[in-house]
Amino acid sequence: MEPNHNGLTLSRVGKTFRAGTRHARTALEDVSLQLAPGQVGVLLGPSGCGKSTLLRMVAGLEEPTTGALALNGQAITGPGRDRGMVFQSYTSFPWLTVRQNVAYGLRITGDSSSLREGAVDYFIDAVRLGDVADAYPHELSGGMRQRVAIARTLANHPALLLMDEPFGALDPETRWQMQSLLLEIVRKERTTVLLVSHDIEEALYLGDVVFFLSSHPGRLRETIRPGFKASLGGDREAMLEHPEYRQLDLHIRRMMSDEGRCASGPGPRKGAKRPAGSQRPLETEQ
Ligand SMILES: Nc1ncnc2c1ncn2[C@@H]1O[C@H](COP(=O)(O)OP(=O)(O)OP(=O)(O)O)[C@@H](O)[C@H]1O
Repeated sequence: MEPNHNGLTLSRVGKTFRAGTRHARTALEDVSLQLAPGQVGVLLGPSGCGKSTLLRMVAGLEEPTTGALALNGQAITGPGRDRGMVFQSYTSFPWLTVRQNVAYGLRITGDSSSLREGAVDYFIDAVRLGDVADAYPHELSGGMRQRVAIARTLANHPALLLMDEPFGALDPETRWQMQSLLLEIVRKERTTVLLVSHDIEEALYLGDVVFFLSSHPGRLRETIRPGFKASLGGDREAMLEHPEYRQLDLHIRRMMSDEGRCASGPGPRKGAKRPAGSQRPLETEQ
């Protein structure tokens, strides 16, 4: 894969926990991928395939055993302000109001107070929390608290927004609202996003590109670029009825169940065959 100085590049990344011991466990092997600026990438795959480990390496919280990661041409060697992370659990400060939570990150970056006030209001409005700006997190619903976390992270203008199952703890209705809102904001802000998901509908709704990982060890099995994104935008119902969506949904379900079988038998093979029944070739990078 040609190195790309824009966006996120992973080159032959591998991760072995407790390397060099007899308890060594290879979670990820030979993962190469690229995510262009302004795109939403989704890491999808069966449980334990290494999605969170990969995201943590991009965040700089975990070191790769092999290979290299770079963001906009800069090697990732640890955590940095160019990356913001939103977790599944709500990570707002309970002793600060919504407004103070969103302002917190900006205080650290030292923006001037007028710029800061403007940015805080802008992001509170973007996540539609204007009415509760002076409330404390315990007074808010789960979806609202997750919106505080997103606003706080976005207010720092990260080059890359990392999200580990950010809506996994929410009820379906709130999750759909949050997904639409996220799409709206990242399109407007042109934020690059890498998001971990278990959910095929979420992956295809949010992802400009979906990286499907196989398990034991995690490898990039397929890169899927849903072709309907450009024409449908954020129209979920139109997506659910779109023939390509249905085809991709079925294809991914088959890969998931194939991986489930692999997990209980010998490990998945490199270059494993496309599951029978997949109607047309899908764009792949491996
Ligand atoms: N700190 C660690 N020490 C040892 N093994 C680990 C560690 N973190 C993760 N692993 C192992 O690495 C593999 C990948 O874990 P990871 O959490 O990245 O998978 P995942 O795809 O995010 O799983 P899930 O979808 O269930 O959240 C698993 O086998 C896990 O047990």
